[in-house]
Amino acid sequence: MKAVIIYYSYSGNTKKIAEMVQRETGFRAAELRTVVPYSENYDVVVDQGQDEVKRGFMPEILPLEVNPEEYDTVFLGMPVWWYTYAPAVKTFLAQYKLAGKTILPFATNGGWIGHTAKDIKGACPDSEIGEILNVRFDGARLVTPEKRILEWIKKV
Ligand SMILES: Cc1cc2nc3c(=O)[nH]c(=O)nc-3n(C[C@H](O)[C@H](O)[C@H](O)COP(=O)(O)O)c2cc1C
Repeated sequence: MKAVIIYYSYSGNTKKIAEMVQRETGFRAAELRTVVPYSENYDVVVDQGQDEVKRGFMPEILPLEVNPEEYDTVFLGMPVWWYTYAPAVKTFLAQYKLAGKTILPFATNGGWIGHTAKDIKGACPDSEIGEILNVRFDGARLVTPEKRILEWIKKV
């Protein structure tokens, strides 16, 4: 499989998991970044995120260091924002053609993954979507056992 790891991370949790996937698989990883950075104030971002998710807003993202369209499989890492994937991931899915590819999603969250998996399927009707890995954090502390994550990586 020719795979790449693409992820967005506001506060570093998803980045940790993306690095774990990278370590275990050896695949290249690239971070999605917004052109306009979000505030460093978490509470401001929680409110802004709610508004953006509600409006279906897609923030502009910086060009990626890799072209995911050249790979057949994309590990896609995202934080859950208001029960779905963060807006930067919405932009990514709209901007890149992932039809015919396999997407292996992993979503970090504080315990409420909501409709993230369903939303990915809805946004990528022509992609094969693997079983989503639900990774729970309490703040910056990983709650989901590391073993569970390693098992998912090996299985997909
Ligand atoms: C704007 C915003 C909305 C969030 N909404 C949810 C949510 O709906 N459900 C949940 O379990 N956690 C929610 N969280 C917590 C994050 O999903 C969680 O901390 C995640 O691991 C952050 O990943 P990151 O460090 O890669 O940005 C939210 C966080 C932010 C900033």
